Amino acid sequence: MGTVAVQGLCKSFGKVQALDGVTLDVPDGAFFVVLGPSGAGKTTTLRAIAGLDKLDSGSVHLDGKDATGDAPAARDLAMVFQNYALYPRHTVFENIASPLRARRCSSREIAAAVERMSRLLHIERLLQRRPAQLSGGEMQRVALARALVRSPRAFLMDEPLTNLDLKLRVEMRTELTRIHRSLGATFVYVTNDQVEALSMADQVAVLREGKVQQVGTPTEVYERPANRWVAGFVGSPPISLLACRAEGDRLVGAAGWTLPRPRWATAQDGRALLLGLRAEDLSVEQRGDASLAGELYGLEPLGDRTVVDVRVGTEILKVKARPTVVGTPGERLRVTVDLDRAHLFDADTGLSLSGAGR
Ligand SMILES: Nc1ncnc2c1ncn2[C@@H]1O[C@H](COP(=O)(O)OP(=O)(O)OP(=O)(O)O)[C@@H](O)[C@H]1O
Repeated sequence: MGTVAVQGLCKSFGKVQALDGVTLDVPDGAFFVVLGPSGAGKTTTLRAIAGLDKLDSGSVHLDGKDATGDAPAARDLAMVFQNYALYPRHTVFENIASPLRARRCSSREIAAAVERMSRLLHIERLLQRRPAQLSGGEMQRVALARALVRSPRAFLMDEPLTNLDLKLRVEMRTELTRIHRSLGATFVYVTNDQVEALSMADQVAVLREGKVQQVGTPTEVYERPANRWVAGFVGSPPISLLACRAEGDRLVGAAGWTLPRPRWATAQDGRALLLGLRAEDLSVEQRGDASLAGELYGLEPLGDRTVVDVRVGTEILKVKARPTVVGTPGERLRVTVDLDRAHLFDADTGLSLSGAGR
């Protein structure tokens, strides 16, 4: 068993309210990612689960038992940090073995466990080296092996891939997913990288200013963001948000455009709205009836695709286009909109108005 449940966590540091009523339910064996920008309270949440900081209020339950007052060592959790904190004088073997030595395991048990972990992380060749003789990615694997070598109730990981270059990060994302599957253990993983979150998680909790904005599968969080902030934080390039109102069977933009009102858009006439359009649901090719007139503002070639910035009134739409697209800034063009995939938010509350019928 490895369930982690936190309820109403509050923690302030002086005037800063780092956690403001955080409630999360992590099922046994989940790869649970806490996603949020810098300062959102992610590390503070992990430290609260680990018992490293005293809370102002709230509770932590591990495997259904109240562990709020338990000392960190009594919680049986393993924490992996951004900095690897390996013992520089020890070999890789000894580094990985250290948590087991502390538990007084036999030499035979230690050798078997280190062998298993080093095979899992593909570091068998490195066991006799010292940390100074390793690359950053290898050090990260050794640090992970050292955390994973024992079988705690759950693993708490604080942005463990941050220090790696992009290629290694991508590799390690796949590795971590594979390791999680083969161990079947509970991972609570903190990151500010939405690609990491979407690619690895079973469940994502999106955190902002100490408050949980939404919890769901990566698809739910991407396809049905609970509010405009989640819609803007998850997705690259970011979703475009256009100010508008519903009027009868039309959506009328503050910039003067009109679009047919989608069937699912049940907002009251006249209410201030934001129409959310993701780059992949827009096209600079003529495809359907729903389109917006604008002018080309800029092109961002990304290799496999080009992001076209189109100015509509004073607002910029980001459109995903083929890498071969060309154009000159100022050129007039039309952007085709897939309204069945659009999002609608209340401009005042920010909450999603895209009902289940979308
Ligand atoms: N020991 C501390 N003393 C004072 N303020 C703190 C302390 N720890 C955290 N904070 C503040 O609490 C807020 C949440 O911090 P936290 O480290 O949990 O954010 P985070 O989401 O993990 O950010 P990052 O991605 O940058 O690590 C921030 O405003 C931070 O400055």
